[in-house]
Amino acid sequence: MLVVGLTGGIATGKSTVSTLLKAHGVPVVDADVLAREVVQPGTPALAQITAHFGAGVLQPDGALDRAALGAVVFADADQRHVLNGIVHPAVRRAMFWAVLRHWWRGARVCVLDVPLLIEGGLWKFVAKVVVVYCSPEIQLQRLMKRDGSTREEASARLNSQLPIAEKVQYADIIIDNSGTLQDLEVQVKTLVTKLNKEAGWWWRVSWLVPPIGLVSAAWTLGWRVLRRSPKAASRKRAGRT
Ligand SMILES: CC(C)(COP(=O)(O)OP(=O)(O)OC[C@H]1O[C@@H](n2cnc3c(N)ncnc32)[C@H](O)[C@@H]1O)[C@@H](O)C(=O)NCCC(=O)NCCS
Ligand SMILES: Nc1ncnc2c1ncn2[C@@H]1O[C@H](COP(=O)(O)OP(=O)(O)OP(=O)(O)O)[C@@H](O)[C@H]1O
Repeated sequence: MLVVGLTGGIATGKSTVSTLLKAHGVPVVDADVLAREVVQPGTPALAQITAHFGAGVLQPDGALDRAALGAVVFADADQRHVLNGIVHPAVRRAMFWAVLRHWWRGARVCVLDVPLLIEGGLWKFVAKVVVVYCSPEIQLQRLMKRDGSTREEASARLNSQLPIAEKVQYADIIIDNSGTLQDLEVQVKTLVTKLNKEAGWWWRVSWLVPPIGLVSAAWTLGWRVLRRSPKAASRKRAGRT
């Protein structure tokens, strides 16, 4: 299975690309979705968040008040570092099992949609890095429009990640999302064809790995059983005496 890392800056269009990829039948593991799941009420991560940031980041029903916590961590790098230390290990564990499930179902390609793919070092562990790009100004405009945030709030979020100009330096493939959604659809269709083609040979070979592993394990076990069987032992003793 070809594991591909998808990243970009905030509001460059990662989620839009992920939606298009899924529409083409490509499984996507979305780190943002997992980051929401691991802080649901009753989770260890939410307990740690509450212990550190206080009950002020909780809604009356006990769920995380994302806007309240976001206001704290996007204004303070140290506090964001603490939050990342709580949430990211849980997200990585969940991501591992999600990828394993897709591999077990025989997926040829699996895309990891991870906003902090570069910052968190995960880019070293994927076969391909795809960066969704648009200019910082377009990024800012789209974020303000989508979230209804002020320019200051949107800038604070943008500044919490590597500049998009730096992220593209890690890219094997760049999706330029400066144009229309129709332009984006064409680029994603081309990307899907490219990834499926590249995964083709590897997907066939990778399926040999489990049978080879099983055969070698069975051979080893069988040999051990044969060697210790009474018949084999008596033959061995006869040969020795
Ligand atoms: C602070 C939180 C509660 C704000 O939630 P909110 O719903 O307002 O934003 P959301 O989670 O949708 O994130 C929107 C975008 O902000 C960016 N972002 C989120 N967290 C971070 C972070 N710690 N550092 C840099 N960028 C971040 C990502 O690009 C993300 O796609 C939330 O972002 C969070 O829990 N962040 C910590 C976990 C994390 O790092 N998530 C990123 C993916 S692993
Ligand atoms: N080509 C485009 N033209 C116009 N609007 C777009 C385009 N691509 C994405 N958008 C819009 O820009 C906003 C940000 O896109 P999206 O949510 O996919 O970005 P993202 O990188 O996933 O953001 P985040 O990092 O916050 O998860 C959304 O409202 C989306 O509908």
